[in-house]
Amino acid sequence: MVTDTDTGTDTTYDVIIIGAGPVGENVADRVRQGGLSAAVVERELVGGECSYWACIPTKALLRSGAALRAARQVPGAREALTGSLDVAAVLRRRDDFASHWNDQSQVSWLGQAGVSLYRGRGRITSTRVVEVTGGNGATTVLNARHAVVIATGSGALIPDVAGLREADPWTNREAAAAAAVPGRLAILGGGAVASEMATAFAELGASVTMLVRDGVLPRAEPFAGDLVVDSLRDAGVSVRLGTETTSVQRGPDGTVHIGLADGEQIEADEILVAAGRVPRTQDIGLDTVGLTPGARLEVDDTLRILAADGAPVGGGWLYAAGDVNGRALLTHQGKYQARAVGDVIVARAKGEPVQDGRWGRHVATADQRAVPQVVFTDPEIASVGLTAAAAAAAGLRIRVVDQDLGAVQGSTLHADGYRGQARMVVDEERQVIVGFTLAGPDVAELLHAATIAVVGEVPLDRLWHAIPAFPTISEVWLRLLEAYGR
Ligand SMILES: Cc1cc2nc3c(=O)[nH]c(=O)nc-3n(C[C@H](O)[C@H](O)[C@H](O)COP(=O)(O)OP(=O)(O)OC[C@H]3O[C@@H](n4cnc5c(N)ncnc54)[C@H](O)[C@@H]3O)c2cc1C
Ligand SMILES: NC(=O)c1ccc[n+]([C@@H]2O[C@H](COP(=O)([O-])OP(=O)(O)OC[C@H]3O[C@@H](n4cnc5c(N)ncnc54)[C@H](O)[C@@H]3O)[C@@H](O)[C@H]2O)c1
Repeated sequence: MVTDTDTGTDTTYDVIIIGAGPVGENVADRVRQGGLSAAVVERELVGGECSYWACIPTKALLRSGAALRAARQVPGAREALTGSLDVAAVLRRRDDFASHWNDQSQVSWLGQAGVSLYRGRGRITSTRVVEVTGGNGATTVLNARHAVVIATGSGALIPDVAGLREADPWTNREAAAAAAVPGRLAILGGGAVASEMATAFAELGASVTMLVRDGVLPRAEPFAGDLVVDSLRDAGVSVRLGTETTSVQRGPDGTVHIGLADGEQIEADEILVAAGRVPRTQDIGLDTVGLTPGARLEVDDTLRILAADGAPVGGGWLYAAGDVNGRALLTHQGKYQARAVGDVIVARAKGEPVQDGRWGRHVATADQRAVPQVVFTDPEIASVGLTAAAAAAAGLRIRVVDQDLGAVQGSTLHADGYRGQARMVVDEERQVIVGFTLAGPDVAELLHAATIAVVGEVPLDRLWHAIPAFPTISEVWLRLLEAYGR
């Protein structure tokens, strides 16, 4: 059922979810599968940031360049190339993947799942009550029998740099949905968004300058950022490391003037802000339940929101899943939380046992130390679990094993001049892998084996019996185990 808000309607559901991004949609689906009724409230497009302005369109922007690079690295295929990227075709393919910013197919999916959709802004007004304000200002009051789930996601953080906000900067939204490629693009930040968008826009023909204060991919293993910086520079990107941006101003002709701490001035046609995210909790009625608007929502492992005293808010009817709780800002991790939260709400509603022990059905244990991520730069950076630095900081007695990925026979066949690196971080006490990073062309699909090893806590002496096929890049596993020693 799709419902535009209308005045005076008073409607009751078992569960109400605010936000129909990938996380909200999946909570609703899970709750329905458990036999409860569910309504979602969405103020923009069903599918959220990921479908229209983040994961999907950005990966579509990156894919054509990656395919071209791959062909260039294989003699025989290289000779078949007759030109450079067709920018218009790349943008058209991106438009298709973003469903032309129309959410009809996702709305139909919700309908098939038996979930009611209310279009408008959702706001908690009291215990288990959500008010929806539609585009025409009309309101509908929704009552939840069991739970309300906040899945409102995150928005771009605009740092406090003089003039930046007034200069009308690009965020991920304008970059992901760009109708044309700017001649000169400055990018503020060095994380995943900055690195991926520098890769994409350089490939699409922009002259890109990255203004990086805290390092490129600073939370990854150091070799990952180093390899990405090298390849961005090879692609013509100006990567300015250790750079503090102090002022931004857009001139009357549209040119953006950027001031740096060392006094240098840079000009660009657009500036993309890629400096992290803020939770969308400003105007969702947190004050009505004793929480602070704008704050990140602290949750327990079953995703119930916790009050300042550490107890679940209001006895436990209010949950938060996905970006809004800040545990792991990734779609797959948010959807994992959605499955846990949907199932635990059903269990609690039916009085069934809650499995909230480590790795239980109703908890998001993997959020803590087993989060997989692929950054689609050149080279791709695929990682899971802890870096060596994070593992050491957590007090683990570790051994780090490194392997040149380019020396593996599968890699040499895959591409001439294959350049990459792999690292395995072993917890010496338990003889299990707690972190794994691969940096190299086309390593994304190799990651899941490492995720299984980390989550399954597979002992190293058993991993010896997991033989990678010859001649694949996966043989890096054998090389790492050999280096570790039996
Ligand atoms: C450029 C970029 C690229 C990314 N690429 C990847 C990637 O490749 N892989 C990956 O795993 N992750 C990626 N991410 C992260 C990913 O986009 C997020 O983790 C994911 O979108 C979080 O999903 P969510 O449902 O929690 O929030 P969102 O996707 O933000 O959805 C929240 C929804 O809630 C709605 N909403 C908010 N407030 C209200 C309200 N008051 N009332 C009603 N509705 C409301 C919003 O309109 C939105 O539709 C990327 C992020 C960015 C910025
Ligand atoms: N492929 C993927 O999985 C993917 C791709 C893009 C984004 N994401 C997710 O989306 C989230 C947001 O990504 P992001 O890159 O915006 O955030 P981020 O937190 O990963 O990186 C932001 C960077 O900006 C820097 N920064 C902050 N303020 C600054 C300032 N004033 N000047 C200069 N630098 C500043 C920070 O030090 C940080 O390194 C991340 O959690 C990321 O995991 C995932």
